[in-house]
Parts: sequence; C-alpha cells; structure tokens
Amino acid sequence: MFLVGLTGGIASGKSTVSSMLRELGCPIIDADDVARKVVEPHSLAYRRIVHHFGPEVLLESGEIDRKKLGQIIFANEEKRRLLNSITHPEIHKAMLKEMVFYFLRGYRYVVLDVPLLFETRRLTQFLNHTVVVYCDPATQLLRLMQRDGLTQEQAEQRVAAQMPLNEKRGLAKHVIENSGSREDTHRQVLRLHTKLEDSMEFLLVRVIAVAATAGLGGILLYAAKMFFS
Ligand SMILES: CC(C)(COP(=O)(O)OP(=O)(O)OC[C@H]1O[C@@H](n2cnc3c(N)ncnc32)[C@H](O)[C@@H]1O)[C@@H](O)C(=O)NCCC(=O)NCCS
Ligand SMILES: Nc1ncnc2c1ncn2[C@@H]1O[C@H](COP(=O)(O)OP(=O)(O)OP(=O)(O)O)[C@@H](O)[C@H]1O
Repeated sequence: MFLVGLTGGIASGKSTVSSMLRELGCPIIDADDVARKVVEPHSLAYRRIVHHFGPEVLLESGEIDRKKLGQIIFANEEKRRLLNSITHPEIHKAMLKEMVFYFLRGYRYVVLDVPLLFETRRLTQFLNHTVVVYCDPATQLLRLMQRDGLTQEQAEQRVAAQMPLNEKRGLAKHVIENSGSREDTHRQVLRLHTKLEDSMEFLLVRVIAVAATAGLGGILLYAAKMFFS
C-alpha cells in the first residue's frame, strides 16, 4: 500500500490541506482524531492519564479536560513527554488498524495526517512520500492565537513544543506553502495530487516489471536445468 505522510507545525494548515485532499477522494487518517478516540473514558490511555495527572484533568462528564491538559503539557516538557509516552503507542496501534482497514477495502494508498511525524519518527520508515504544510512564523502564530483564543505567550509555547517548521520543511519531499490565500493553497494541492497519482502509477508499473522479470528468470533457470541435466 502506498503511504503518504502529511505533517507541519501547529496551525500551519494540515487540516485545511487534508480536507482539500479528502475532497479529491484521498482517504485520510487523522492522528489528532485518533488521539481523541484513544483517550475516551475507561480506555487504557485514559486510565493512565488519570493515574499520572490526577482527577483534576477530568471534566464533570468524566471525559478528559483537553484544555486543562493542554495548558499543563505545553508549559512543562517533562509532563509532555509523559503524556506522549502514554498516548503515542496507542495512537500508532489505532492508526495501523485503520491502515489495515483501508488496505482490506482495496484502497491503493492512504494519507496519514500526523503533526508529530518527524518528532517521533516511528512512521517515517514506512512512507513513500512526505508532505510538509508550511507557513511563515508570524502567520502561524496569528492563526493559532485566533483559532484557539490563546495569548501570544501561550501560542509561542505551543509552537516551541514542536520541531521548528523550517527544519520539517527541509526533511520533506514536498512542501505546500500555506502563508497565502486558501485559493493559492488549493492550486498547490491539486498539483500535489497529480504528482502523487503519477508516482503511484510509476510504482505499480515497477512492481509489475520486477514481478515479470523474476517470473521470466525462474522460467529460464528451470529451462536451463532441464536442458543441462
Ligand atoms: C494536549 C491535548 C490534550 C490538547 O488537546 P486539544 O484538543 O486542545 O488539541 P488537539 O488535540 O486538537 O491538538 C492540536 C495540535 O496541538 C499539537 N500537539 C498536540 N499534542 C502535542 C504534543 N504532545 N506535542 C507537541 N504538539 C502537540 C499538534 O500540532 C496538534 O495538531 C492533546 O493534543 C493530546 O492529547 N496530545 C497528546 C497526543 C498527541 O501527541 N497528539 C498529536 C497527534 S500524534
Ligand atoms: N490559507 C489560509 N488562509 C487563511 N486562514 C487559513 C489558511 N489556512 C489555514 N487557515 C486557518 O488557520 C487555522 C489553522 O489551520 P488548520 O486548522 O488547518 O491547521 P493545522 O495545522 O491542522 O492545526 P493543528 O496543528 O492545530 O491541528 C484555522 O483556523 C484555519 O481556518
């Protein structure tokens, strides 16, 4: 199965780009969505979070108070590492299950939208392509403050909790520049979609060629054995 990793910085525009790709028919596995599911009440990750962070990170309904937990972990690296060590193995397991689901349904490829793709590095070895959604630091900060109602200090703290976006940009095979308008981003997404479709066809042709060569080699070997024995 052909795997495409989509990543970027906080509020750089990953969801915006992944919903454009979804409209073009790409199946998307969203790590933020998966991360919400794995901490639902009474799951293993939920119980471990309550054990380590205490009942003060729960809402009255018993669900995790994500706002409160976010305030704690973005202000404290040790606590962030602890939360990551609880949630990441569960997130990766659940994502793998989703990939198998798509594979069994006959999908040829899937896009993995993973904010911490290059930080954790667990998935990168399995990917055929990586895409970074980039926007300039001032725009990123402004969009983050506006979307999540954060102060500049809080927003800066969240940006600092991730690998610098410039560094991620250098690691990716494709970059979507999302500092401008949505229309501009949409045009780049269309181009990327075409490129991905082309490289999938190319990969398919290569696999068929390798299989055919191996088959032919086998036949020739068998014929040579028969001839010389
Ligand atoms: C801290 C939590 C409770 C905040 O929840 P909230 O609903 O406010 O934000 P949401 O989950 O939508 O995340 C928003 C963005 O924050 C960034 N982010 C989230 N967790 C982390 C983290 N541990 N380290 C760095 N950045 C992070 C990502 O860019 C993400 O896209 C939540 O993000 C969480 O449980 N994080 C740990 C799991 C995780 O690493 N998720 C990221 C996907 S792998
Ligand atoms: N090109 C754009 N022009 C204007 N606003 C945009 C553009 N791209 C994204 N936004 C806005 O910026 C904010 C962040 O975008 P988005 O939610 O797609 O980022 P994200 O990378 O998925 O964030 P997170 O890491 O928190 O999941 C949103 O409010 C979105 O509507």
